[in-house]
Amino acid sequence: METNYFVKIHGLGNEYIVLDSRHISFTIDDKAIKRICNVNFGIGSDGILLLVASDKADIGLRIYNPDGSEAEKSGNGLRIFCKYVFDHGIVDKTTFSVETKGGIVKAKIDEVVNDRAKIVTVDMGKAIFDSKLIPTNFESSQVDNALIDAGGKSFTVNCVSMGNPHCVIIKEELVIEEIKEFGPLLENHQMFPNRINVQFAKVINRNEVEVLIWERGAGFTLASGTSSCAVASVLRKKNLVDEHVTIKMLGGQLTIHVDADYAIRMTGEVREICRGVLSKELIEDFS
Ligand SMILES: N[C@@H](CCC[C@H](N)C(=O)O)C(=O)O
Repeated sequence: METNYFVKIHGLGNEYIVLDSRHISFTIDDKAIKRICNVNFGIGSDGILLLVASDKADIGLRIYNPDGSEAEKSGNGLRIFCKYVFDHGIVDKTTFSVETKGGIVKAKIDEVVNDRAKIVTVDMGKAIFDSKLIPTNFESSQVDNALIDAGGKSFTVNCVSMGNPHCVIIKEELVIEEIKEFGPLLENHQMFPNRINVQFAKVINRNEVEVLIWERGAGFTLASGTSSCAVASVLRKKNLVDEHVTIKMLGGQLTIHVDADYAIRMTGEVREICRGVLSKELIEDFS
């Protein structure tokens, strides 16, 4: 593999650049991440996925947001990463495990077209509702229909961790301008010590939910896998949906299965955009 080789892949318009730590000539730090993810001065991306070694799973993954912060988990990121390691022959099986900072997940390549993974399922682990573990600063043991104020407006929030923190707000109508205005205020709200990912969710029926997303460290995105799992688990807990839920986002849809014990399985498509080598000039600018 050529030094500084990258692949850009998207899951429902949620795009990531995948790099292999064994084949890069620079350190993945704040400056490098911000520059590579910048759409004008870099490649442009919703984040970076870095392949690392693991002694606990078949392969390891570090996930970085475009603001330079590190995320514990990413649902689209995981499916994208699984496509990358499968398509490049880094794993030679269709079922394997991936270690993330948010836990070890099991992945399955469900559909392969022309030797490339197209549909991937990931066992995302159990949704965590313990307010301290998410983490939040709420005194109650769970954050269920809690009221918070942001920017002079009151929001009814439900919090859950999928390895990374989420705040689900159930809405009658979804307004893109509203999540763009209040998403950053909720993300950085004092009740969320590690910041938070924000979802506005509109229940269509017991098997379909429409969702808008504001991601921690990335902002407004077209789709998010862990957000989809968070919405499905919160709505299942409220008995507003069945165990199989289709989460419809601006970039496409994911199928989420919520077990009785809130173990979550997520299935969806992943597509490669381009591959290439990071230019020496780009690397000089951040090293
Ligand atoms: N796009 C992701 C979530 C990425 C991480 C998130 N921004 C965080 O900081 O927790 C997904 O598909 O889950």
